Amino acid sequence: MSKFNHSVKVPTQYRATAKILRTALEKQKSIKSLIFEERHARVRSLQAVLKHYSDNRGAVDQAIEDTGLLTENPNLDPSLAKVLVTELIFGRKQLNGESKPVQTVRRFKEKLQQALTGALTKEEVFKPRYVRINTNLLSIADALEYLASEQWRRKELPADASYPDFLAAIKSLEEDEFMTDINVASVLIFHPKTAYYWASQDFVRSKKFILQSKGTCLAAELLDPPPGSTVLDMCAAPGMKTVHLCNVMENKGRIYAVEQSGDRYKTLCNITDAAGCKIVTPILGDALTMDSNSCPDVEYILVDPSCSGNGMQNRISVVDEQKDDDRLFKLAGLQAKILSHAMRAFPNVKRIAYCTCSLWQEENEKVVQFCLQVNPSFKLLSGKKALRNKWQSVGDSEIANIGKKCLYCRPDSDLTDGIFLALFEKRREGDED
Ligand SMILES: C[S@@+](CC[C@H](N)C(=O)[O-])C[C@H]1O[C@@H](n2cnc3c(N)ncnc32)[C@H](O)[C@@H]1O
Repeated sequence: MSKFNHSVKVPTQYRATAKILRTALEKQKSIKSLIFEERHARVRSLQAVLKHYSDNRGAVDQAIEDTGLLTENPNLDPSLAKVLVTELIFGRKQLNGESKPVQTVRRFKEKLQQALTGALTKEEVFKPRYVRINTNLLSIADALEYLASEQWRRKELPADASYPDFLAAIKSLEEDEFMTDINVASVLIFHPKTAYYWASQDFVRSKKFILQSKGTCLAAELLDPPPGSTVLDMCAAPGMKTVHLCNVMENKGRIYAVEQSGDRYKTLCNITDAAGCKIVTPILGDALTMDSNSCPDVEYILVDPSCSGNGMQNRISVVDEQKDDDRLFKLAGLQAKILSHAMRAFPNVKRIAYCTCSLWQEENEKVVQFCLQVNPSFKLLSGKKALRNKWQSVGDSEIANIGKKCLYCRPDSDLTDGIFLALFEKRREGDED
């Protein structure tokens, strides 16, 4: 007689997660849209397991094969097995209930752990939790005082610490420690294990703290519009960089924040409002139709257009993302069009920052190269210099006069999302490179 009680059902959250994974794998569909369609109440827990699977897919699949979990248990659904193994090894590290699949996977726990020892998992890349202080609502000094009162220990580096010293210090952060960022003063860095804590923390809810990956904070830092200036944020929603620009400008001056999607425009309005931005004028429209009549006196422009997004670390993907040349060609065309428009339509512009969350040259150095060729009145500034040389990853040096001046944030080496940044300045008469 079987020792399993077959009437014990697999908990709904495991079944719902396995269903999403099965559909994503069979139909090569996006997990994000499948989760969106799923009406299961515990979407967050579904998301967490699928994210762990997406990060450790190779290792989980290999461990299932090496341990014979499916061959020895032919009735076990493969997608459910992946979900249960992921939850047991990478997720909550325990499984609910006494259903047969749950008991089977539990029985294999030791073998699975052995098979996974030494396997290269993506989660081994140290992913700190970055928390940015929204200085519209809370000063840096008050934020540090608050953290001390909450028993967080500040880890400080000597003033002459190099960028490699800084990265090494992040990697050895204790779970109750934090550091301030070497490039962006309002960015705080916490241990990866605090990510769930910060997701629902009070100051995050009230927008005094903003959860924003460090790489995406470099755009406003590089553009550096002074308080009182006039800024155009050409592709603004959801508004993370708009809020940061507002902080850099000490909430003084004016920011035209343009967004063409109606839904995303509403989000932009809500976020900038909740974040205490007093100088943002949101505009629902196409950035390509903006000019010095609709947005007068623009001096600084941020161009953060739609891109392939392949640098984003929080993407949940269970199918190998191939380079799609046709899509990149179309995206690069739009990116170049928007950046070129920024260079042409605003006579008072002084500096422009361009950024993408892509690691493909087609959307990055190539767009920069094209726009400089057709807009010779602009020159490229050294991003590394703008960060006081406290940076390492730059663009492709083969692209002469361009690559080395552009910045990359590379997840493995810079411990943040994959981001590309370029900073342009309008030439003054007689200006050399
Ligand atoms: C990468 S996101 C911007 C993220 C935003 N800067 C932030 O930090 O939160 C790109 C945004 O640009 C918008 N967009 C794309 N093309 C546009 C255009 N021609 N005019 C205005 N908005 C555009 C997209 O709808 C999308 O919301």
